[in-house]
Amino acid sequence: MFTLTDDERAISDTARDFASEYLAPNAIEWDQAKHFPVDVLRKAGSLGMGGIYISEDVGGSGLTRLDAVRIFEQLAKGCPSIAAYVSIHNMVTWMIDSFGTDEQRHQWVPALASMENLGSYCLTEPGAGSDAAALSTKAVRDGDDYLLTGVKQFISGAGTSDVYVVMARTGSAGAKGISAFIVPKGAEGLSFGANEKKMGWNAQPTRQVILDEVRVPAANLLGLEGDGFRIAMSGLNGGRLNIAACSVGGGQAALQKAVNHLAERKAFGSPLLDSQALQFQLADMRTELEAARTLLWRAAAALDEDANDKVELCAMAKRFATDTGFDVANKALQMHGGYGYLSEYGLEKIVRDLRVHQILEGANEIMRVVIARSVVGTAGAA
Ligand SMILES: CC(C)(COP(=O)(O)OP(=O)(O)OC[C@H]1O[C@@H](n2cnc3c(N)ncnc32)[C@H](O)[C@@H]1OP(=O)(O)O)[C@@H](O)C(=O)NCCC(=O)NCCSC(=O)C1=CCCCC1
Repeated sequence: MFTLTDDERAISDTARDFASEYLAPNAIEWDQAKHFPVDVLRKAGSLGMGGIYISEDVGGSGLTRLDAVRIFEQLAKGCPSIAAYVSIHNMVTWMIDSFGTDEQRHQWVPALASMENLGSYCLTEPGAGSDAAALSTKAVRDGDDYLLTGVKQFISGAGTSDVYVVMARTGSAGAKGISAFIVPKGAEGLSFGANEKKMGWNAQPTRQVILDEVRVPAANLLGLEGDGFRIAMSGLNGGRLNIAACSVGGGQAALQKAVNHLAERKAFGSPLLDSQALQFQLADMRTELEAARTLLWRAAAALDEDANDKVELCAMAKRFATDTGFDVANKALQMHGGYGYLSEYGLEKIVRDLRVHQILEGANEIMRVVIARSVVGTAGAA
């Protein structure tokens, strides 16, 4: 797991080169202009990054979760906001590839894998965030169709994306009454809220998705009625890992910026990098990032192997890596003094982008709920 093969190294290097050529030089400008660079996403798609762990028969790259987290770490070094959107897109594509019928897979996945079409994940609602199973968007059967009505909140890519996987209630209260639907952008009754003004993640739009009796054919039901919560949560296991990888990548980029700055900046007669107090902080930052990466790879391997403890490992990796990435980036900003507060140095953008990773795809408090359930479940064991 820790020694990469030549092929694994080449995959990671492709992502690194893409990030340094297409993302890093533009990241600050996209953040300030709130620009969603669809052309650059298509370029990522042409390199196989729209369907990283997607089956090859429908245009995916057929790689592993371990490959994926290495890719997302590299992408985030260039721009955490774009890397995170690519992660969400992969999550949506994987849900259709994994739970769709052969017909659905061939209809929807190839254009998503190439990123000719973009995808959005629609679970959260204004009144249902952490308690996702409390969602109230309804899907009512009407002949050969379903009519979907409700509001989805904080939806990345909304308004621009072509394909929306929407979780809606077809049955009783709770997780078992939820189903998943594929909703295309042009569907009648589908509209979008204003682009939210956010602290970070400004290189991707976040809007409400508003469904007013949106008619979709029953053929767009993903899995069976009642499978939707399990499908949504299964998608999130991988999403949580990818977001964790984006935090490690962002933290690593911030650490490198700090080292470079401290080497150049002189105070009290010598470069700041000579200060042992600062060196010790750098050592801790490096150690914590390495620990986060190691846990992340461990969790990715568990997901690849479909191991029994994959859910809690994904939660642990997400909790630890997103807290670590933010903490490292914040310390790197502090090491830049006043310059860290200026946009042109790129530090404050990394800090703003990484902050939300502690909140979304399951707030870190929810990750603790998931981990605690497995710890408590072992009571009485030797
Ligand atoms: C864990 C939780 C807090 C509580 O679940 P309950 O107790 O209601 O449900 P419970 O009894 O735990 O479970 C029901 C079924 O579901 C399966 N399953 C659960 N987790 C998972 C899992 N991780 N993997 C597979 N199956 C899972 C469970 O086994 C059960 O199935 P079964 O009945 O046994 O057949 C859950 O609600 C959660 O997690 N919230 C965070 C939501 C949350 O993470 N949003 C994020 C929204 S997306 C987002 O934030 C984005 C932001 C930016 C853009 C992208 C998206």
